[in-house]
Amino acid sequence: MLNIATHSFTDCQALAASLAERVAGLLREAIAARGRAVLAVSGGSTPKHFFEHLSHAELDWPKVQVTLVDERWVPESSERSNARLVKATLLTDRAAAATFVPLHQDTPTPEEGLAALEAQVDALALPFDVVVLGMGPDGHTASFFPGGDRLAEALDPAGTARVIPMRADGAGEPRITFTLPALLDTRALFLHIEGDAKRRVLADAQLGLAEGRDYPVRAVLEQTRVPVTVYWCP
Ligand SMILES: O=C(O)[C@H](O)[C@@H](O)[C@H](O)[C@H](O)COP(=O)(O)O
Repeated sequence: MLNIATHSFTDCQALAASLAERVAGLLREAIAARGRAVLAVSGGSTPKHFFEHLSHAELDWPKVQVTLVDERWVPESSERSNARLVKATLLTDRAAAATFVPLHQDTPTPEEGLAALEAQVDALALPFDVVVLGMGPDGHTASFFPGGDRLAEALDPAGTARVIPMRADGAGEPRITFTLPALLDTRALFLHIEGDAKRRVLADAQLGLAEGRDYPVRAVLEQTRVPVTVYWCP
């Protein structure tokens, strides 16, 4: 039995506001219980409005660490940088007081930056309190791309690496990604998707109807470690 709950909205702004309220509530609970909170978010285009709503949330932001589930290996000056998006849309207003732990180094390749990145990740007070995933139309989530050169390693439930580089035809540039076991080490897991095409991909992935292709998001849907809450709007 898959442990998946879905919240569907007719209005994407309403989704963004509701998801931000839910995430802020969980971060507040974490701070009350443990004195700190750790949030991992996705990049891409979908989370922008969610980030804007969350940036206004009233909570003890200096006690919150924010990181990314994955990053594109581009400088922060690039429009493709997830760090750039997070800094511009989430870490503003009240949330500007949070600590950001980026997943990037100024090295030509992620492999060359990996040791330093692992040290950055060591600074996170893991487990995560909240992880918010997105999904691409090819069924990738985080940087778990179909055909990714290190996909099996990234999805290995027994794997011990927390972050690994990933390259794939559909990825654009090399990536760095938290692995699946690292992301599942969270108290709450959300999957935020928008549009009918993504809803169909998700439904196919749930049913295993990938027509010969594999949708890596399936690994998130089929795991039993942490319930998945899907937020969807058209
Ligand atoms: O860096 C990234 O690309 C993301 O973290 C990735 O996993 C994203 O969530 C999906 O690609 C969906 O992206 P869109 O929201 O742009 O469709």
